[in-house]
Amino acid sequence: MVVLSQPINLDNIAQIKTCMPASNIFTVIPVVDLADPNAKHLIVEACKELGFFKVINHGVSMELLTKLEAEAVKFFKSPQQEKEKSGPPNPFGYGNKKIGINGDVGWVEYLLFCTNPEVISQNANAVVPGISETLRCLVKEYVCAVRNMACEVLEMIADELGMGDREVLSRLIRDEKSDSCFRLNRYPPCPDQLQALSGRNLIGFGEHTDPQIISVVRSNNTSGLQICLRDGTWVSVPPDHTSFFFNVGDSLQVMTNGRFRSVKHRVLANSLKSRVSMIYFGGPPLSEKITPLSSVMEEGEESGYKEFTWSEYKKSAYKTRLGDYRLGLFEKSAAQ
Ligand SMILES: C=C1C[C@]23C[C@@]1(O)CC[C@H]2[C@@]12CC[C@H](O)[C@@](C)(C(=O)O1)[C@H]2[C@@H]3C(=O)O
Ligand SMILES: O=C(O)CCC(=O)C(=O)O
Ligand SMILES: [Fe+2]
Repeated sequence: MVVLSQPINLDNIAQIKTCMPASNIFTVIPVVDLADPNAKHLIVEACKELGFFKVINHGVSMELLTKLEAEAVKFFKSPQQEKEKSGPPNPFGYGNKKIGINGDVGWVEYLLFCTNPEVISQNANAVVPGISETLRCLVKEYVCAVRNMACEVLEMIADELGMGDREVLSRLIRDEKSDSCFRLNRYPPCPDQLQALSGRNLIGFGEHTDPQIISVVRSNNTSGLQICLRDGTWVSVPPDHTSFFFNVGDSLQVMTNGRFRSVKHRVLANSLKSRVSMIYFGGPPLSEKITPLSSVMEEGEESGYKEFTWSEYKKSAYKTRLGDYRLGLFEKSAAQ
């Protein structure tokens, strides 16, 4: 349970309430069957139009998903003082309501893990303390399975875009030095009184884009996740605990010179049920240059972005608030 350490402060609630009423229409989210021969075409179309799609027939064992979810719930149900022993997130570890270090808050508690074996072996800060060995092993197994699936999807993208080398994207997240991470989120049910006090939906996780290449989300059967369409409308993603949802991150938007869309998304608190989600963020090695791939560029086409490495982008991103437009600093202005 998330413990409110202080009496509820209405100013704080004002900060985390939604600014725009959410659309109740369940817009159709593209569904990709990984076994379908047309899958790569559908994936690329979805990355261009929405930056978001659902994957079925993925081959990841349902038993693994169920076990990891149960072990995560067990951790989140433990006493608050116990959970705090795994925090604060620095940036890895247990966090409660505070997201990042720049003042963002949400109706959420979470565990953030580094998934880079090299960093884990060299930096004690990258290992989350105070979690069970079972949870640690399940996270490792899950990340390995989901990374393989994400690589398959990135290889389909490379094929469809005619990149020649079909591993040009997947290699980045398979790399020993890949700066990827994994997050377990628990959004507690939001008490009716709190919902009523705020007058609108409380935010579980504020609107943002993910900075990495690709993110893979899996949740229990509780609604809350929303994506933002090109016209600014927010649409709810119908939950499906058997499937994975992929979203394009900022780095992939840059590597395709803006052909793919890094999708803005957020999570609204659910008044009745708690939502448990697990997200793998596939990122490149720190030294990797994030720049449009020559194979996607038309003759004479110029990059819309300044040159930067993932390390430079990450450093800059972590100085921003969730909702900030992080790529703005790296875009070439029209005059340049
Ligand atoms: C407010 C922040 C949290 C975040 C780092 C940041 O300064 C801006 C990006 C945020 C984000 C969003 C996607 C992932 O959940 C995350 C782990 C990431 O890489 O960028 C979070 C960061 C975080 O929670 O520390
Ligand atoms: O919990 C979710 O479904 C999504 C959370 C999210 O977008 C994130 O952690 O970056
Ligand atoms: Fe996200």
